[in-house]
Amino acid sequence: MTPQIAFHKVFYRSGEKAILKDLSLEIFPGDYISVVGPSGSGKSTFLKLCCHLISPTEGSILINGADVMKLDPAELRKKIGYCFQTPVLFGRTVEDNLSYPYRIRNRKMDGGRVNKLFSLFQMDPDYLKHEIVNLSGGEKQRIALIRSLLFQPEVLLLDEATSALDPENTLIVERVIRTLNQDGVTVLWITHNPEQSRKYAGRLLAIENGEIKSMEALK
Ligand SMILES: Nc1ncnc2c1ncn2[C@@H]1O[C@H](COP(=O)(O)OP(=O)(O)OP(=O)(O)O)[C@@H](O)[C@H]1O
Repeated sequence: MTPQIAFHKVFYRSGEKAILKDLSLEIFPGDYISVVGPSGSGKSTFLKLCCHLISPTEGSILINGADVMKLDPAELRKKIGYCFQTPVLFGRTVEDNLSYPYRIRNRKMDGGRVNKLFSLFQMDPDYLKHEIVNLSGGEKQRIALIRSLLFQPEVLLLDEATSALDPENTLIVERVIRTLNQDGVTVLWITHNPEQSRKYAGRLLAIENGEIKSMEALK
């Protein structure tokens, strides 16, 4: 099987500093990988490379066998959803944020899809009218998650996606992500929570000092 994402001897440097060193690994469709490691070890940088928000300074990254450097960024964005550690929401309302991805594709917001996602996360569709300035950190995280799922990505990259959520909403999000994974979505999830990292994941990737420390099979 062709890996969905393959890293071959990837380095990422900023000036003199090597932030990621000699990463080689393969991720297959339907994988669920928890990414763990100390603060500053390079986990977010790894996810940013996976969706080509940044380019490797050495080595190659292949997506479904094609060099990421040659892929159309717009096509890649459709395939790979990414939720940042600190949700980036813009405009005035939640609707501004959820209609924008449609607007840039010259499409009308798909109300059915949006409502389905609200219901998955057990949120009231009335949230569409809420103002961003009034949202809690946890609400912002869930809106950012919903936005990353609008176009049914093949791969979902989550950077501490439940860090601002209470235990109840953390469980809801964990279950939604597990269901998506069972439906075939590949999940890479950075978490500092040891219990969460082992709950549903099939593999545990530990990054330390910019290097792969281990890749442990959990199932
Ligand atoms: N573009 C950049 N230029 C310079 N340094 C950078 C750049 N990007 C990341 N770094 C540094 O590289 C290191 C790894 O950062 P990264 O955000 O990937 O770590 P992390 O493991 O996700 O950390 P955390 O768990 O705290 O979120 C940090 O020391 C960070 O300051």
